[in-house]
Amino acid sequence: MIMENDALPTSNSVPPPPPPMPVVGVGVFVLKGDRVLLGRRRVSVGYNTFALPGGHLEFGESFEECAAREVKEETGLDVRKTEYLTVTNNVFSERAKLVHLVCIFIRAVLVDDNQQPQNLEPEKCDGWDWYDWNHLPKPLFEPVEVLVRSGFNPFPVN
Ligand SMILES: Nc1nc2c([nH]c(=O)n2[C@H]2C[C@H](O)[C@@H](COP(=O)(O)OP(=O)(O)OP(=O)(O)O)O2)c(=O)[nH]1
Ligand SMILES: [Mg+2]
Repeated sequence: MIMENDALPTSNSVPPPPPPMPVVGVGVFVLKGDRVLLGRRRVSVGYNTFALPGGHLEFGESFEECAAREVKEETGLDVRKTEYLTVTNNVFSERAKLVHLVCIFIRAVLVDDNQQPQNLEPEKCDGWDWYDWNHLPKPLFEPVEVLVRSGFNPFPVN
């Protein structure tokens, strides 16, 4: 039923917004001993949850290039041995909106073990810290939480 105030489509009306698309992100397990680097997000999706450094895959970029770039942009850290680990497909709702994230997980180690993470994008993150794998902070960002709950371990097998 058309209500009195409903806009009727006309030939010059604004086109409807495009349908939502999956987002391709890269999350990086920066490993140091038994610890991983995490920071509390200050942006949606995942506001206030602990996530890995990472970001959107840019056009033409390899997963490993994206991983090293995002870690550098967000923490100032230089990483090496970037290795693909796994991919997850997460569909969940956040604040009544459906979110679809395809996340490529990469691991890496520091070029210089003494280098400290800096919070280079404070509008996006509260700050970076190392967390023992067996004592991860809560709440974790949904894609990381699902991965950890599945029993996944990002550390190389000795
Ligand atoms: N940072 C981060 N993003 C993740 C993880 N898992 C996961 O699905 N993502 C998804 C969520 C985001 O929609 C997407 C991009 O990450 P982001 O929200 O940190 O993006 P960003 O602002 O740093 O990226 P950019 O636009 O600067 O490239 O990747 C994770 O563990 N860490
Ligand atoms: Mg990010």
